[in-house]
Amino acid sequence: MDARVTSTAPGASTADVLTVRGLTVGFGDAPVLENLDLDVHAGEILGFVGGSGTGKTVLMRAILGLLPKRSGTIEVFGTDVDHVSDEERRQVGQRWGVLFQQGALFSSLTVRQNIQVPMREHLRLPRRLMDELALLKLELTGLPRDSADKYPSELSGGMTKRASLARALALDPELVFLDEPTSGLDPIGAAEFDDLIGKLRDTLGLTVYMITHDLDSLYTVCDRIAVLGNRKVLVTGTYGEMLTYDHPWVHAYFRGERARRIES
Ligand SMILES: Nc1ncnc2c1ncn2[C@@H]1O[C@H](COP(=O)(O)OP(=O)(O)OP(=O)(O)O)[C@@H](O)[C@H]1O
Repeated sequence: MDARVTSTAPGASTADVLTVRGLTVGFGDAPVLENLDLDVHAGEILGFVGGSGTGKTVLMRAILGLLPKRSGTIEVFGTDVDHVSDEERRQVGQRWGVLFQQGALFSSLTVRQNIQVPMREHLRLPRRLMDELALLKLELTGLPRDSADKYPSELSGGMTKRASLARALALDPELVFLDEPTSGLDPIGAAEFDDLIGKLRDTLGLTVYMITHDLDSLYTVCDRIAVLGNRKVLVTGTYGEMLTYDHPWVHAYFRGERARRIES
């Protein structure tokens, strides 16, 4: 396969935009995540992997404040989100964008209206300006202008992902969360989406937190990988570092037959 070399984020600093310490989240007796620590560095693309059901989405939702935690701290942009006013938390939320699994576009709204949902929620802008901004976001994500008036049901899988990404970028976020952005795309569509993520990171200076099962994405576009297992972040490091980490799941995932095909 095309071995695009994993780049280090241009101008990336070592500052962390997200710091999680001692996080425990659960629904019943046994927690899904327990005493979990994680750092996400400014300007990096962090790929998050782990077996099915290990809690990758639960972690993302807890960070976003959509799920309660039992203990631990979450700092975003240096702000402990538990110890701020509602207004300050709203301001933090304005600095991130989210692409949920399956896109989660509102089916009764056009693509333009979907992109404008966060704008309406957080900003007071004249309609014409919002329309112009929506077109700008469409262009950024490589969608044609005429897709603005389409409904989600009229979009292909790849277009749905791009429209969802355009909505995630609506407020010019510094940090974007992507939950399995390439799932359901064919390999060419997935590679194009990876390229897009890399370009947006480079041009907009984004920090990207990406949950994925896609080895190609991890290999080609992620600066660092975090592996979730045993209710914690087991290991973080580059793709190369994953190859030497001694854990059965990590070994099977990164040294398995599929991984060997990617590296060859
Ligand atoms: N709202 C909820 N109530 C109860 N249990 C939940 C809830 N959300 C998630 N879980 C459970 O938490 C565990 C982790 O789920 P999660 O969706 O985070 O896994 P995942 O790692 O993202 O999996 P996949 O890779 O398959 O998407 C699962 O056992 C799931 O059933």
